[in-house]
Amino acid sequence: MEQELVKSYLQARDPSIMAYNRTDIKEVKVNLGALMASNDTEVEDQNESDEVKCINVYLRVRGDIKENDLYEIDKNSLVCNIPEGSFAFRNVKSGDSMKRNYSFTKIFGPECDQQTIFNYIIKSKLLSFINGRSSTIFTYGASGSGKTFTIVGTPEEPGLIPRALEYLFRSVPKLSHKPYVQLLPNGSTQYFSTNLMEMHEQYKNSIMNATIVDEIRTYKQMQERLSSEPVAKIEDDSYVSVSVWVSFAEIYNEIIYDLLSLPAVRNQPRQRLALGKSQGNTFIKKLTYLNVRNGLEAYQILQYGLHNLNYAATAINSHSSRSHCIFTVTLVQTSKRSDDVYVSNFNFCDLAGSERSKKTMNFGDRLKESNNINTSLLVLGRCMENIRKCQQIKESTVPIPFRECTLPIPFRESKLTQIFQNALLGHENVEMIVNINPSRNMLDETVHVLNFSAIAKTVIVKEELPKPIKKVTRFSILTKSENSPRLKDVVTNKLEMEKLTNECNRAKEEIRRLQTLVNRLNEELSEGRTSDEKSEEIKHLHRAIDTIIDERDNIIKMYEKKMVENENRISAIYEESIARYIEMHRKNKQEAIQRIRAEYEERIAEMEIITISSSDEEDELPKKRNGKSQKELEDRILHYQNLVGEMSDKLRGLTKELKDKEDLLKDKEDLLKDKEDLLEDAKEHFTLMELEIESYRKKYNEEKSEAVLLREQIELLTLELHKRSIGVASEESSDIDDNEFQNHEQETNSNYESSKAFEANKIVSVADLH
Ligand SMILES: Nc1ncnc2c1ncn2[C@@H]1O[C@H](COP(=O)(O)OP(=O)(O)OP(=O)(O)O)[C@@H](O)[C@H]1O
Repeated sequence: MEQELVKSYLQARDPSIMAYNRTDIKEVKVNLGALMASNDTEVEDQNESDEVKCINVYLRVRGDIKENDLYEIDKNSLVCNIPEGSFAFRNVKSGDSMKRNYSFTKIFGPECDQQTIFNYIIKSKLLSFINGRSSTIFTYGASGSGKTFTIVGTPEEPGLIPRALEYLFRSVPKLSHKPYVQLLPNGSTQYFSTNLMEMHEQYKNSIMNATIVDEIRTYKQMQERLSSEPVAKIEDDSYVSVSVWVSFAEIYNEIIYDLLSLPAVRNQPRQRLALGKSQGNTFIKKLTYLNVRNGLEAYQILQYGLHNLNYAATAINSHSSRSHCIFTVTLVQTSKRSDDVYVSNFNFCDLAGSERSKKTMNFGDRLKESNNINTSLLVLGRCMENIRKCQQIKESTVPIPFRECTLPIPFRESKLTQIFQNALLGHENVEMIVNINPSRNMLDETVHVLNFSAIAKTVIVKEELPKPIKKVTRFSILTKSENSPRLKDVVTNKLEMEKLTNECNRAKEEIRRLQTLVNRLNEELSEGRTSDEKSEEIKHLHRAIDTIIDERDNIIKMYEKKMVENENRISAIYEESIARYIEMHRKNKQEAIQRIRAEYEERIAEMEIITISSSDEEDELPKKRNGKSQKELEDRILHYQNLVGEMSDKLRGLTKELKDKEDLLKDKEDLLKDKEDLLEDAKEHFTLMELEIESYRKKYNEEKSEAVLLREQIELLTLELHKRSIGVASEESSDIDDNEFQNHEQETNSNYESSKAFEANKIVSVADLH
């Protein structure tokens, strides 16, 4: 198709309808036609190179609209035929033909399906994400243009998020059942204790229980559909613990809400979340981050959040999302060797649709929403425009730090731009999918959207190499600063205890298996198998259960030993650290005081010597006065005056020095206070650990009683079996003596009684232990 490049001196307009009729744009006009046509070739962003890389902007044309006579697609360019009397181009005269040419990184025409888009845009970014790099995907477009369809999709045609989740979980190595660290909203991490994990799981379960069964079925069908698509498998590294976390936030009327808040909280006015700053990054304070172990969990959480979103019917879209929503998948990778933590985010940001109030026929609340949506999109456009201008002024080929921008960038004017400030400045990978609805009545909105995309495409980005963060809890600082091998022992012990728990769980599983066997045997017994076979099987079962019970006893003993060791170590470390700090502080203080005192005394002594010598000389004055000239006397007085001056200077110096030393002492005292706080924190941490140990102890006791019950059951079963086998035998052979039978029964009963007594003793002795 031949395309005509029309020179145009149109100002790139703000994408929003709010910008209509605004004539006060004073910047120098640029040749937008040239700017838009400048990138005809396909950008192979997949390869990393040193070349200047701009934001990848993709165009997707809504596929289910038949009416499509205004746009022509030629490779990566879209030619827009502007009809006469168009509102967006009011200067087009009757009879004139007007074409606009917009170029994109890639255009996905109406025939493109969800899989093609996912494969082209997301797949390579997911691999970078697994390598620790963050990405942000925006969908931008007018209301009803297919943004949500692209990003979330439908059960039949899953969008980018479900596909990305499924891909991620099929790619990453086996996820840790219990993450090593917990992700905090500011992007840092803390040690994920069992208590914290239990609270977290409770919260997550209440969210997942709220999902409809249909959604689970839908996901499974979708998973089946996606399972045929190939994925890149990441090699398993046993020294890296991997966990995946998701969050879902909504910006509605410039207020941030957590879409993963619990239903009980939802009935009250929703909690408004504030923004915070940490190490130059803006984050949403108190936003819920949930740990997910598979695609289904993540999908259920996504659906839960979508139910909480603000939707409303407008004249353009019967189910229009009235807010910007941000679904974030975070990958936390902890190196077990170095304690380094790598955190990467994949943000899916579905922007609310830009719209004209006149066309959407909004009023009241809808109009207010509409204004807020348009304002934030307008700010997004302005930020991008100024960032690009700054980059041009600096002739920069890399992102520039915010403080070096010479033009004001209005990040603070909207929550959306504040949150994505770092990404927009080019420090992270940013992709933008521009959605358009090709129908004629959407032309004005579409032209604004296309103009916006021309600005976005020029912002330079450079993916920065992932930097590890250290675990930043005060506890880990203490562990490091103390360099105490004993503290490390405690942590190692804790891991060992977890290993023991796993072994116990395995034993529990074995008991369950045996129980099933016992049940089966019981059934077979009633069906009438020979007594020999049955008793052989029961003996076998007995042996297996004895072994398991012995194993469990050993584990419990080992566990109890470790627990006692741990408790002793914790209290010893705590007391030792406190004593060490107090002693160190006392010694420092004493040394400092002694030093000051010595210096002070030395100076005083010096001054006394000077004073004595000067007063001696003064005593001799009258005697000598007669023989000396007036001049000599005056010199001497001057000399003494200088001496006194020097002495007062020295005194002043000493006083200052004393003050400095006092300040130093004060600083040291503050430092000590800090260390004491730190120890207090550690103490809290240890208390938590003690609580955990207590809960372990409870669990083991429960399991133990369960095993004893099971044993009793088996004993009963044996007894029953004996009874039956004897019954069968007496029927088969009539020469068995009645007395003999009674003796046998008595013997069996007494065996049973003694084994019961033995078990009872065992329980008592275990109870004594605690
Ligand atoms: N490529 C497509 N193929 C089939 N149907 C589509 C496509 N794109 C969008 N649709 C349908 O168009 C309707 C509107 O799409 P969607 O809700 O995704 O728009 P939106 O841009 O998110 O709108 P808003 O900003 O108002 O929320 C939906 O019913 C969706 O299923």
